[in-house]
This record gives sequence, C-alpha cells and structure tokens, in this order.
Amino acid sequence: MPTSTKKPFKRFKAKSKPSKPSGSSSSSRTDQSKPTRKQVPHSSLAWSTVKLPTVSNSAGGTTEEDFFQGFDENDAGFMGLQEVEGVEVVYNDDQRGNRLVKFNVLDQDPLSVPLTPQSQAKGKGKGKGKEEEVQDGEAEEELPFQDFGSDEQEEEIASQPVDTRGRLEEKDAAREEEGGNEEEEEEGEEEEEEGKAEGKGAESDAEDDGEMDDAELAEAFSKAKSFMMDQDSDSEEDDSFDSDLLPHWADHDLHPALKRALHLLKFTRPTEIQSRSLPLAMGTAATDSEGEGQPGHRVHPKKRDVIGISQTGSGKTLAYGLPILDALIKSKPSASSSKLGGEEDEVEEEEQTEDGERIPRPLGALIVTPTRELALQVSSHLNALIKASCQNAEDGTISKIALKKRPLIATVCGGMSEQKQRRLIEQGEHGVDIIVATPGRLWEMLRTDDDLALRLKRTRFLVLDEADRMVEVGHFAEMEYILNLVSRRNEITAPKGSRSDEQGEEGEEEEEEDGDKEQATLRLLPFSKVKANPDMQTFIFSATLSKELQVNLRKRRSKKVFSKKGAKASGSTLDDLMERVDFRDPSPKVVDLTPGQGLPEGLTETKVECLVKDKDLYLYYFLLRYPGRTLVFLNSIDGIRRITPILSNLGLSVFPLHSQLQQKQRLKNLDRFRSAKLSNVSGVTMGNGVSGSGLARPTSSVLLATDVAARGLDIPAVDHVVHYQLPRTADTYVHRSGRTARAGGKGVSVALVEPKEKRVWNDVNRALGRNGEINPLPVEYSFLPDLRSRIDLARQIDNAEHKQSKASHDESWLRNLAEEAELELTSDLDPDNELGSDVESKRKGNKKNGESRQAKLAKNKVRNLKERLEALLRKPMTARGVSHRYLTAGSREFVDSLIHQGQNETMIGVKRSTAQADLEKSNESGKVTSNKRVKKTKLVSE
Ligand SMILES: Nc1ncnc2c1ncn2[C@@H]1O[C@H](COP(=O)(O)OP(=O)(O)OP(=O)(O)O)[C@@H](O)[C@H]1O
Repeated sequence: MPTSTKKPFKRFKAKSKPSKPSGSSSSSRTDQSKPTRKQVPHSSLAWSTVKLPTVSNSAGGTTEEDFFQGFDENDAGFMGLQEVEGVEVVYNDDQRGNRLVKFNVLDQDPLSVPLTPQSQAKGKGKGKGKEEEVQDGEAEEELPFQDFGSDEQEEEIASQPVDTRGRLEEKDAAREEEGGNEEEEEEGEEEEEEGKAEGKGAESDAEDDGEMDDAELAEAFSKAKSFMMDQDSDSEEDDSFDSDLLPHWADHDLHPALKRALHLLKFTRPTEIQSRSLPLAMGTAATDSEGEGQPGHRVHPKKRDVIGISQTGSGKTLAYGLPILDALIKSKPSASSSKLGGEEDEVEEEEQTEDGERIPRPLGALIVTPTRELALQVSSHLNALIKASCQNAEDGTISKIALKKRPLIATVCGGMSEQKQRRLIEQGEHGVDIIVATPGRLWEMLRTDDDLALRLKRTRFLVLDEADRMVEVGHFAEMEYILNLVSRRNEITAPKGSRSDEQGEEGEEEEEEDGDKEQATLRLLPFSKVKANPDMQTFIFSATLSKELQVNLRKRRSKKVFSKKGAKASGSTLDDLMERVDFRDPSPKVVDLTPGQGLPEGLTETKVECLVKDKDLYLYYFLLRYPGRTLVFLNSIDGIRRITPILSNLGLSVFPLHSQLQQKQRLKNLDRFRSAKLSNVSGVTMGNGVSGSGLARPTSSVLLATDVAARGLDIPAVDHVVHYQLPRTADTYVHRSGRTARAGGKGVSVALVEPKEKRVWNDVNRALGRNGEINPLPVEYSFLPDLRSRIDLARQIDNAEHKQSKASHDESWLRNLAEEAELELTSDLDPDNELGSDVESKRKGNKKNGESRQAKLAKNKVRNLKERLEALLRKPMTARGVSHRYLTAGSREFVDSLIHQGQNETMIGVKRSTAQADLEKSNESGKVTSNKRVKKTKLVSE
C-alpha cells in the first residue's frame, strides 16, 4: 500500500547528490575508463514501443509465439511493451522492504542518454541536475518534478548530436505506431524489458560517447529547420477535408481531421445515437436553448450534458468520444505538440494560486468504465480515430506532426503496472489529455498523486460509460470519491471504502482508513484553493438505464449534501450514485433509443430447455452444428474451469475469461478469441469441429466467460452468444446478448434454460416486455447419443489427467522427502525396482527421471482414453435415415450437397447452415413450438 503523501504536487522520492546539468551539450569525458552514471526520473527517458509483427500466422495457435505472431499492430497499444536503451537499472530495497528502482544514465555525456526532449531542455535551460529515486508506486520525500524549462525549440533540437535527434524521430515513429498512446504491461514484463535495457547500456554508451563537432552541429541545425518546415505545411494540410465525401455527417460541425478519420474508417454515416447526441453535446442543436439563462453557470449553455441510452453495439463510444475529441482538437494542439510544433505562443501559461502555487493543467476528459477490458477498448477505439485523423488518404502514411497535435490518451486500470500507468499519464508537456480509467485503480492513484487529482478536479469532460454496471461490480465507494472530486461542492473527504477486490482483513482495513483520513487532511490544502470546472460537461451512456432513473435525472432532485453520512457504502443503487453527479446542466438531456429493451435489431433469440446435466451436451451440439465465433456466458468461475478442459479435449479452440485469471492472460485469451482465423471452407475433417489435416484453420472459436465480458466489449464478428446459465438480471441478459449483432450486424443468442431457471427466464421475458415465448432451437436429436459418448470420454480424460498430475505431484513430494532423509525408496515408488528397466539410473541414484507404477498406470489410462476419444471423433456422425457406409443410397439432394460441399462438416445428413437462417426458417414455419417436438427439419435425405 503506498505511503501517505506529505507535500502537494510531488511524487518521487529524491536524494541529493552533486551532479552535472543533464542537458549540457558539450560535456567531455574526463575518465574514459570509468564512466560515472547519475540517476534520472523514469519519465524523462525516451521510452519507445517494442514493435510487434503484423502478419498473423497463428491460425488460432496456442503457443506464445503464435500469440505474438497473431498480434495486430493496430492493437499494439493493447499490451504494448516499452523499452529504452543505454540506461542502467538498479534495484534496491529500503528499510521498510519497499523496492526502489533507479535509472542511471552516463553522467559525462548526457547526449548519449535517450532522454525526452523536455528533460533535455530542462537540464540545459536551468543548469541544474536532479536525481530521483523512483519507488515502486510509493512516495517518501518529495520534490517538485515537472519543472521543465521552456527553451526555444530550434535550440533544443540543434543542441543534440545527429544520432540523438535521430532517436527523437524514432520515438516519434514509435508513437505513430501506437496511435499516440501507450498501453500497459505486466510489471514482470516491464522489469524484464528494463533488465534488457541494462544489458544494452554498455553498448549504447560506447556508441554515443562522441562530442558534437561543428559539422554535426550544422547538420543538426539544418535538419531542425527542415523538420519545422515540414511541420508547418503539415499543419495546414490538417485543416482540409472535402465534406462532400461524407455527406451524412454534414450537419455535424466536426474538425476536418475527424471527418477525414471517419471517412478513412468507412463510418460513412452516424449511427442514430451519434446523430442525436452530437448536436446536444457540441451545442449545435438549432432549436435547443433549454439550458440557456438557467442558473447552471455554464460558459456554453447550449453544450448539454447528455444521458444516452441505446442498444448494444450502436456506437455509443463515438457518441461521447467525438464531441470530446472535437473540443480538444479545436481548443488547442495537444500540449505535447507545443515544443516541436514551434508554436511557442500556443503553449499554455501555467496557472498559479494567489499564493504562487502551481496549478496543474486541467484534464481534457475523464472516461470511467466498469471493467479493465472496456477501458482498454475505449482507449483503443479513440486512438484508432486519432490515428486515422493523421493519415494521408492517398499513401496511408501517418503524419507525425499532426499526431503530435492530437489529444494524448492514457488508460488507467488494475491488473497492470501502476508505475507504468503513472508514467503514461505524465506523457506530453503537461500530462495526457484524456484518461480512460476503471474506478478502483484511478482511486488508488489519486490517493498518492495530487497533481492528478487537481487535473481531474477541473476536467473539461466527465464520462460514465456503463454507469449502471459500476454499482453492480461494487465500485460505489471509489465512484463516490471521484464524483465528489469533480463536484463544485467542496467537501472533499477521503474515500471510505477500499477497493473491493483488494480488501484485506478487518484490522488492516481500519488501519488503512486511518491513513486515509490523515492524507485527506493534508490534501485539503491545495483542493480548497482550486475550484472544480463550472463548465464541465457530463456524459452518461449505457444500453440499460431504468426509466425511473431517467425521470429522476431529468428532474434533477434537489441536490443532496454530499457527506460521509449520506453515502451508503455497499449495496447502493445507481440512483444513489447518480444523485452524486454534479451535472452543470440544470436539465441534462436524455436520449433514449431503447423504447422496449436495448437488444440489437439484428439479434435472433432462441432457447433450449433441458436438464442441468445436459447443458454440456446441448452446448457441444450447438458448437458443432453452428461453427463460428461463440461467446458462452457462465455465472461462476468454477463452471468455466470445469467446462474448458472438456471442450478442449473435444478438440475445440476454447479460451477462458474471468476475473481470477491474470490480466495478461485475460487479454491474451480475448485476443486469441478475437483474432482466430476461422475456416468456412469444407475439407477433410476429423469430425470434431476442428479442422483435420486438410484444413489450415479451425471452424470454431469459443470464449467461456463470466460477466466480466458482458458489457461494452466490442469483439468483431461474434456469431453467437450462449447463456449457459441465465444471468440474474434482465440488464445483464441484454448486455451479454449484445456482444453479437453489433453495429447493424446479425447474431444469435441461445439461452440454455434448466427447470429451476424457468422462473428467472420468465422474469427476463417480462422485464423485456415480451408477449410470448421465444422459439426454441431446432435440434436434430439423432446426433445426441454420439455426442454424449464423446462428452463422457472427454470428462473421463479430464478426471484421469487430474489423478495423473496428483499422483506425480505426490510422488515427487515423497521422493524429495526421501532424498532429504537420505533414504532409498524400495517400495513400488521406486520405478527401477518395480520395472527393473533402468539399472544404470538406479546405480547413479538418479530417481528423478523415473516414474512410479501408479504414475505409469495413470498415464496409460489417459492415453487409452484419448485414443478412444480420437477414434470417436474420427467416426462421422450421421443423422437418422442416413447410412454413412452407403452414402449414395440416400436422396439425390443429399449426394449433390455432399459433392458441392453443402454439408455440415461434422454432422452428416444435415446441410451446412447458420443458426440465424435455421431459426428464421423455423420461426416462419411456426410449426416448432418446443424443442422437445422438433423433428429433423434439416435432414436433407428425407
Ligand atoms: N458511425 C459508425 N459507422 C459504422 N460503424 C460504427 C460507427 N460508429 C461506431 N461504429 C462501430 O460500431 C461498433 C460498436 O460500437 P461501440 O462499441 O461504441 O458500441 P456501444 O453502443 O458502446 O456498445 P455496448 O453497449 O455494447 O458498449 C464498433 O466496432 C465501432 O467501431
């Protein structure tokens, strides 16, 4: 847990050591043999993104290599690693056992150090060096940190030797790759990369040691000039776009660069939620003057707060994202552009309190999402737009200069290195412009970062994406704190609850709370002097906000005093949370496009009523019958753990996703599911749903997930959603089902309903305002006995494997004990004794390589079971009435469809079709009323 912050505006522990100015351009080496190094802050180093391959060779492969091969470079920010060269990384532990990380660079020749331009300027301009010791997410003694100088850009660039400036360009290029953003990695990975940097340091130092001679200086000047000229012409080009190319967006006064991006991304027309929200959010709604003159104290009375409710997959991210990006791009170039852009007059003056205390620049936008994956996805979505806004339509190149003028986005969420996230939010001269965060990690960082808290307090935009889910996942306390921070009522208190997922024992919690109180008192000082932004716009979006809540929001009940007493800790409702939002708009605009339910139009729903013990069977049937990308929702992690190995033994590509997986693994699995290249081509199959030797690609990809994946995740081309267990609320049913049929596409949702879920099912239907029951899935029952045998074997294999690994674990434990006691095993645990096969091994006392009889038996059992299952999987399954020995004896239609590859790949006797098409047909025919009475509707031989 981080220690308390003792002074405002400062974050890093620092030690004083005499050192040279870090930016001097003419330092020379005094002792060639013994180069000395000095510490620098991590944020002053020029971290660059590690490039990932673009071409996918993985075909849904499962090795680490496959995963990275299959990585889409556009998503590099998703898990992008960072590296820096020429830096020595030193780890130490302090007295309290905290880990300290120091970044040391060569003292003699600062120009060999890959520092950021700002930090070079800082050292050069001020003539003072600073050494900092970065503690893993902790603060001890603190010093002001962001005091970079404002030297002339030309001078700054020219002052660097040619190769150093080259590195600057490399860094630009790296940023270009990332679309202006960098994402998070696991701490372990970061350390690994840092370790790499240490290894490379010596090499790099040796290369870069030379002084700058006159010729190099001249070249650097000339390059700097041409660099700036490029930049100028580039910015002019920035403002041009032929609006005729995008007629459907003509009503929306978006920055030309954004229109260019929309055009490039082929978003030819706004979705309905976008076309309805944009004029309100941007203040261009011609007839809307509702907010004007009211006591909202807004600078822009027409720019409304918006509560947007529309179906899943209807483009809500851009409904709030476009007004934000538009305002930030139009208001000024990104802070990070100021120096290299050569537009000194555009650099914002730093604000100060009356007492001369520095006030950090306000944040552009804070976007809060309930889950980590959603936060990463929103960042990625907005970054894609930003990147496209800098793309040349003709040659596809990205303009570095334009990119520097775009808002910078950072993601702040749990499960990833907090230290790196801190570094990311400090990007640019004044920090990033947009933060996309989950409440838990954001709250954690705010506790120790006053700069961040003050930036956030004056944010220009606040977005709550999937606000209703925040309450469900127990983020109330953190959300309450964040909302209080941006509220104009200055009653800042420390957050009451600690993070729901990191709660310790009761005693520990109390101790923490005391620490919080102390911290809150210290922090009141700067807060009281800085006013929250009276002009902040609030956007709240979801597919499911109750009607009552909307009414309440519209009416804006009399404002409650926001105090500790008033706040309920857990179990508080969304209504409670919303009351804590200090809307600047006296009457926020509600755009509700979900009169009935919030389910997408292209969604076809169906159900299978079955016994709980048959759910695996029907799931397997569905996966084989309808290959494609299927997202299966379960209510418990145990359920996922049970089913994953069974489906995997059956040869399906299956990936789990739940909160107990490491974040890195969650992202990996999501990415594998997302990027699996599926085959629709018929060929030689193993009869198991996965391609055989004749096919390069699997036909199905399955993600088994808890509701961590229910909201917001935009996974392209999900064909089916299966509710293996019904969710507890109708809202979650809507969100889960909405992972398919996105952006106007089609998809199928299947609910497996067991008898005891019947009541929940009826409740869901009622809540969704359905009159009648939805139609059941047509099932070809003659396949079920074969499928059942396969599943039984797959289960047995899983059990046998468990026993096998337990036996070998027990055995190695016993063996280790025996070895420690210097005893010789002569029982059946001694493999040599029992099998008499490896006398040599026994002579050498090398028992580690041997296996006990039990272990061998267990292994044999697994092998036998696997062979049996493989034989079953190879055997084609045929529908009733079809003989696979005498295939040609069937009807002509069947033979024709076989020849023309119109058959299902694994089920002989049924045509290859989609669930959507089959359901539409059965719905039309109206004959099918219950899956118990469904006959072989797809049997071609009949
Ligand atoms: N104007 C547009 N034209 C075409 N596609 C669009 C447009 N706007 C957004 N999209 C695409 O639609 C998909 C769904 O968008 P988004 O994730 O914002 O939906 P959502 O309404 O937030 O869904 P959910 O409620 O599930 O979070 C995305 O892939 C996005 O790129």
